[in-house]
Amino acid sequence: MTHTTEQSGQPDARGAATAGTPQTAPAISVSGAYKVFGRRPKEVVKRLRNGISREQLRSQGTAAVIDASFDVQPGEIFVVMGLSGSGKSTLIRMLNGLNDTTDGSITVFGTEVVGLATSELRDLRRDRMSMVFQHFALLPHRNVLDNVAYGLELQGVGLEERRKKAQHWLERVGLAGWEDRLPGQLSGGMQQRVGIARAFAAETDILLMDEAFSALDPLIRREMQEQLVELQQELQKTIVFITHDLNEAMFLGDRIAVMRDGRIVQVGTPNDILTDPANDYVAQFVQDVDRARVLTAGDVMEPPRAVVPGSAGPRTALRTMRDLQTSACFVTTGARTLLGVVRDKDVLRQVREGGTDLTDVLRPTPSVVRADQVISELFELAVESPLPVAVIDEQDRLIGVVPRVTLLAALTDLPPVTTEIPVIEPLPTVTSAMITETLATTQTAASGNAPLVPTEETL
Ligand SMILES: Nc1ncnc2c1ncn2[C@@H]1O[C@H](COP(=O)(O)OP(=O)(O)OP(=O)(O)O)[C@@H](O)[C@H]1O
Repeated sequence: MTHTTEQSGQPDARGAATAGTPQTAPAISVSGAYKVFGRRPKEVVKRLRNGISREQLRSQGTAAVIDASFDVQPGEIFVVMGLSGSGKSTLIRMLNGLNDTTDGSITVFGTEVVGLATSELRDLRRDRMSMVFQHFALLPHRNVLDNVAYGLELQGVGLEERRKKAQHWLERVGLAGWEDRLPGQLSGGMQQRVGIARAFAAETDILLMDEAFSALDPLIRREMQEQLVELQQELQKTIVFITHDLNEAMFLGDRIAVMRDGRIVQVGTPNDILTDPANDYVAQFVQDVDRARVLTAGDVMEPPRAVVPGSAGPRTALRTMRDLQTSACFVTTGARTLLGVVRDKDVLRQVREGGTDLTDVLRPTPSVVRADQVISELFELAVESPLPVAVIDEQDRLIGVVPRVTLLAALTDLPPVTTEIPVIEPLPTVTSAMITETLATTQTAASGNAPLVPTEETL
């Protein structure tokens, strides 16, 4: 478990974006970091360490960030979430030295940031970490193209090359044709696209995004979130994203750090935060979250039960469907690669006609998804077909199924996995007595008696 609690003392906020993946050197490592605004900040840190509360020390200074420890892995979107005043902006600004750190350590690709000279911090911001701000922070008298090229200009890239790169990024964010406009002539959403293009154009490994979408109206905001995820899939930047919006955090974050009153109270995947909140504060936060956009097929899937290998033959398939009281069965190769589905009626007919190759009655699987697809994408599929949605891995192997009832349970606070509840879906279209009789009579037929030829009525 990756989460931390206030009660458990030191946070265990290390770890890769995906559990089980090998650990690489973190892009950013924060250890015991404090930021106190006030006249005697070091003194306040000492007192905080001695157990005196932030509130008690208020007259001596504002403890904006208290004992923060976490790693951000390369290629990860690490979201810092919390209410206004919880310390998010202060923390992100400590990462690139816009705020100095009162105590503790912050390394970026192994280089200690705390204590760096102003000129070194400037180099760090220029070459390693770009920042996207809530209110865009564009240069008002430069046109859009030159705003995007600005970071490259600071890096000393020649005019020709930087304009070419800037043009490329403007196109990527959907602003081709707007090169010569001034920022003031653009809508908020478009200005933020310029900000994002500028950050990507600078080609830094790390992007810091401070409430980057918070000033945008909801539809544009959603669009920007989706575009960021799309770009990130391709570019694999390391992104630290600040937001006070839980749905945004859950949608974007590989992992999320929840801040409260200067402290990080939990670090975990969206699923951890949603299903295993570290305390009441986090639990209250997640109450209203749109679970369908957070939970994935992999989070809620169940072990597939109605499955037979294609080589097993129709009699086995029929028996399996009868025993599980279902009308359909997934068919896989011996290596569990999903081949399709068979239906009870078809297989019954096949057995009666003496057929032996199950793949002759194979139909395409109606709904197939990957484990990382969010469940909001499964509803339409679940409506279109009575079969559970099949979940496959990278090698097209069947790794789970999501029946409708599981999908519905996942939207509530019920535990998302419903294996305890018998899931009878889809319902059989022929009776088990009919199957049993067919198996028995065709068995006899197979052992030498006259074959029983079915009529339409008996099916
Ligand atoms: N320059 C400063 N001088 C004094 N106190 C500050 C300064 N900057 C931030 N603070 C205080 O530090 C605390 C954390 O502020 P911070 O802006 O980091 O929070 P936040 O979570 O980003 O909130 P918001 O979303 O409102 O920006 C607040 O109590 C704030 O008043």
